[in-house]
Amino acid sequence: MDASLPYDAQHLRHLAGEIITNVRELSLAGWTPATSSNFSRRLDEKHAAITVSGRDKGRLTEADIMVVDFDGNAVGSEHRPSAETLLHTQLYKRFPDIGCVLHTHSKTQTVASRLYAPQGHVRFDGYELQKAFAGNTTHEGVMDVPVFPNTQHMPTLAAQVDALLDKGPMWGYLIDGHGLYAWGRDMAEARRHLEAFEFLLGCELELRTLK
Ligand SMILES: CSCCC(=O)C(=O)COP(=O)(O)O
Ligand SMILES: [Zn+2]
Repeated sequence: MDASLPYDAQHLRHLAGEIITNVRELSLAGWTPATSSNFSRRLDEKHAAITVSGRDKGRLTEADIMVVDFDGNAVGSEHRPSAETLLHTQLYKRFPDIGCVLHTHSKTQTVASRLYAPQGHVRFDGYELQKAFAGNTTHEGVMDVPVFPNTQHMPTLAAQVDALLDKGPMWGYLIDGHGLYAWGRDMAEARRHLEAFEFLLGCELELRTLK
């Protein structure tokens, strides 16, 4: 470990590699258009590795991943972290078990966010794939995915998310006209949650067109 840095640089490189590989796949699926989306991993109990703002997420290199503290301040970098850094760090700060936060802008997520914003949530009910979410052991029961109004003022959005997190466990939310946030204990779990949200939102949209 480099004693001049407040974090383990080798661990950072490992996490950066993991982010790059996974995000390339998400980008190939069309979920990160036009430099949108942002991604992070918990580095330790005070720091996270996160994507630099404005970078093409389909072509990330190690230079596009930087370190922030849990107040969203850059650590050891002149770059600007994601404009939405606070939405990542609020989760790391509050929940020591959360190790990965993924934010994407797929068409399915964005269309669903627009359609369901007036009611404030999308309801999943009776899908086998609800078991993809950690802690769910059955398809029975309902799961409401919150939809928050979009804003460029991250403290406002973070406060709304925080208020809902008080009410019980959740694995993600939509932002109106914007996209989806999903998280998990590690990259594999966060990706599983992200993919389950994408699939179930797609089902709900398709059912609406068929009804
Ligand atoms: C062109 S996308 C607008 C910003 C956004 O919603 C996003 O996800 C990417 O922002 P970042 O600062 O993380 O690149
Ligand atoms: Zn975004």
